[in-house]
Amino acid sequence: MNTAAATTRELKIESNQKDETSNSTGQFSYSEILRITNNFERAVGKGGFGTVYHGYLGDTEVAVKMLSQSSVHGYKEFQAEAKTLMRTHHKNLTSLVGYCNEGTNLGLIFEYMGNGNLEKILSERNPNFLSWEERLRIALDTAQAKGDIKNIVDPRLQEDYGMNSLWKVVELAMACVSPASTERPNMSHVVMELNQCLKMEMARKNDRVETESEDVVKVVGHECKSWIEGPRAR
Ligand SMILES: Nc1ncnc2c1ncn2[C@@H]1O[C@H](COP(=O)(O)OP(=O)(O)OP(=O)(O)O)[C@@H](O)[C@H]1O
Repeated sequence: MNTAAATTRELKIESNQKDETSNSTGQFSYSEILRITNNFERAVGKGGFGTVYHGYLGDTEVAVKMLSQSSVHGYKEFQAEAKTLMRTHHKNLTSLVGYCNEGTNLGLIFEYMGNGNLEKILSERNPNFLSWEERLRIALDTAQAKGDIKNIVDPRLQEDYGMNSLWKVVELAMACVSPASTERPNMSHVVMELNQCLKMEMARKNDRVETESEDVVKVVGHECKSWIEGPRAR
């Protein structure tokens, strides 16, 4: 991809956060990027787009991702990432603070994540840093923020079930494994939720008899009762 040629196109994104050092659209000049990063003094990482630098926007710590000429991704992907981030706001996703689009200098400015690289946090060197429940919850939250559960669901399930009922089951399952027993739903709530899921599926497929499915829920409910209500009873 010819990055220089591509830079003649406009990067039309709007910033979700204004700062006194930027204009109203969150666009920063290259000289402002130099000031923010203190002339790219401290690199904090390297990704497919290029190097990421630490910086300060006023008193706020930021990470500045610069598109390098030798980037394995190109301008289009860089623009796509910017556009996605402008639309996506979630506590588990870094916020885009602004951007630079000046000549061949393309950069994105993010809020700074002080805890470092997620890959390292999830690696075997830090086996106890995040529990599996925390990891699953982050994966779910992130998928939810992007409105896309498909990336984290076994593809074999996706053919048989609707995304709405899948979400419901996943959220219910997460509630059922809450560490505190008081946060777990009681059995009647579980049965009610599962019933709704089945009704959603029946409405979707329109090929099952409602009473049969309610019977299934009763059997499942009976078998799960002691398992789920056990901790509450103790
Ligand atoms: N907002 C941030 N705050 C702190 N460090 C960051 C931030 N964004 C990136 N980094 C650091 O820079 C590294 C590279 O990040 P980057 O997002 O460019 O690459 P990636 O997501 O690993 O890969 P790709 O660019 O292919 O998507 C990260 O591993 C992390 O160490």
